[in-house]
Amino acid sequence: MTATKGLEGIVATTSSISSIIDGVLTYRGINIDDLAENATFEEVVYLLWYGKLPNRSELAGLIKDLSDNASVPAEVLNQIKLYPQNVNTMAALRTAVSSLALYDAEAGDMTPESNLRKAIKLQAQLPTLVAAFDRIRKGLEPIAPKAGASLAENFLFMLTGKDPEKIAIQALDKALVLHADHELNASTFAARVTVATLSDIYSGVTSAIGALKGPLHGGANEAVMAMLEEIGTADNVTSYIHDKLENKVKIMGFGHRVYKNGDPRAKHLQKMSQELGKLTGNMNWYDMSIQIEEIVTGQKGLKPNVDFYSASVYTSLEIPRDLFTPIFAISRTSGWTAHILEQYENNRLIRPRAEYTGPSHQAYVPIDNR
Ligand SMILES: CC(=O)SCCNC(=O)CCNC(=O)[C@H](O)C(C)(C)COP(=O)(O)OP(=O)(O)OC[C@H]1O[C@@H](n2cnc3c(N)ncnc32)[C@H](O)[C@@H]1OP(=O)(O)O
Ligand SMILES: O=C([O-])CC(=O)C(=O)O
Repeated sequence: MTATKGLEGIVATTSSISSIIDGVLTYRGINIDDLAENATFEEVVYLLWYGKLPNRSELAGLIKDLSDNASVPAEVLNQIKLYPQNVNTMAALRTAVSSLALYDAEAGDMTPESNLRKAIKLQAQLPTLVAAFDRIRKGLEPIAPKAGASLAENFLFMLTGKDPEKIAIQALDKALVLHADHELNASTFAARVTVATLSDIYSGVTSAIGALKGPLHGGANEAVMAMLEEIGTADNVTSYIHDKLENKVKIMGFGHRVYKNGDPRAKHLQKMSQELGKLTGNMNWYDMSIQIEEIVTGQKGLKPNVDFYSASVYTSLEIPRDLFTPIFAISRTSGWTAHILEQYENNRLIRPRAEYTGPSHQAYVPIDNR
């Protein structure tokens, strides 16, 4: 038995949800470029869960379902009020999502109908949790979700209490479309491993949030912004990046396990970053990002991934840096839950093997002789 480090190239399951073939990403066979240009996030959620694009009444039904389920139990909001000051936002989200299960009477119901209902609740309630957490830590009261609004509009509304600009809603909506699913990425794999024991959907999404948090995965978007802020201005970029590369420090937002010729989502986020920079009159983050890309791609051949330009996009939308990864989680809940439902449909325990590298034939030494 020989292990493959990081399971690189190992095909661990079949799935009909999203594919990456020759560097092209599709959701249910539809090219991500077409979805990014044309679809709303709710259309994508429908596509991922039901395997087809919704017609008008199906879409209206889903928007209503999400809207009707967007409120979170008061007990969970009260718990968030007791979290320590300055906790990590992804740790808070992981805990809050786990708590949701305690107040859902059907949490342990494993019927397909119940699991779909819980997928809707999770998708609807994550934005409410993230916005409530942000307000509570600022000493403000959470804002109740707005009936009938899209998920992107509702999230921005619940963060600020103001009706968001159309351009901000459209930008966030597109970012959500781009982050919704991505084949067997680490957090989706974690979700599938968890539910393949026939554990519940809340456990699967909680596992996934834990996996997304790390800086080698979803946490990279926050790390990109931390880097941009540390560099400060465009004239510091060259020396900063050269220094990091010389010292073999990874540049966040670059490289990918599967894409070696570039992440097809990055160009959409780059364009949005440029447009929003122009609109807000602050091109600094975009200009720095372009310079970083030139150096990292030029020297290492590494291309930006989905996390790189999303950092400047969210900053232009005045979203706090430590909400970037929670926003990724809001979007990816659609993919996680689609994968969890798919796993339940044709389940088998996921239990690979390890290549043992420890000592062999060791004698047991009684405690008095050690
Ligand atoms: C949504 C997402 O999850 S997208 C990914 C988000 N993560 C990041 O942006 C973090 C930065 N990137 C990385 O750490 C990696 O590129 C990963 C984790 C995304 C992919 O990792 P892997 O496929 O395991 O590649 P691995 O980490 O083994 O890197 C291979 C080589 O490229 C180098 N490399 C990879 N990414 C980077 C980077 N961002 N900056 C500098 N060097 C890098 C490694 O140092 C390594 O070099 P070596 O062979 O000289 O030791
Ligand atoms: O697929 C991966 O390994 C990481 C990624 O880009 C994602 O989850 O969107």
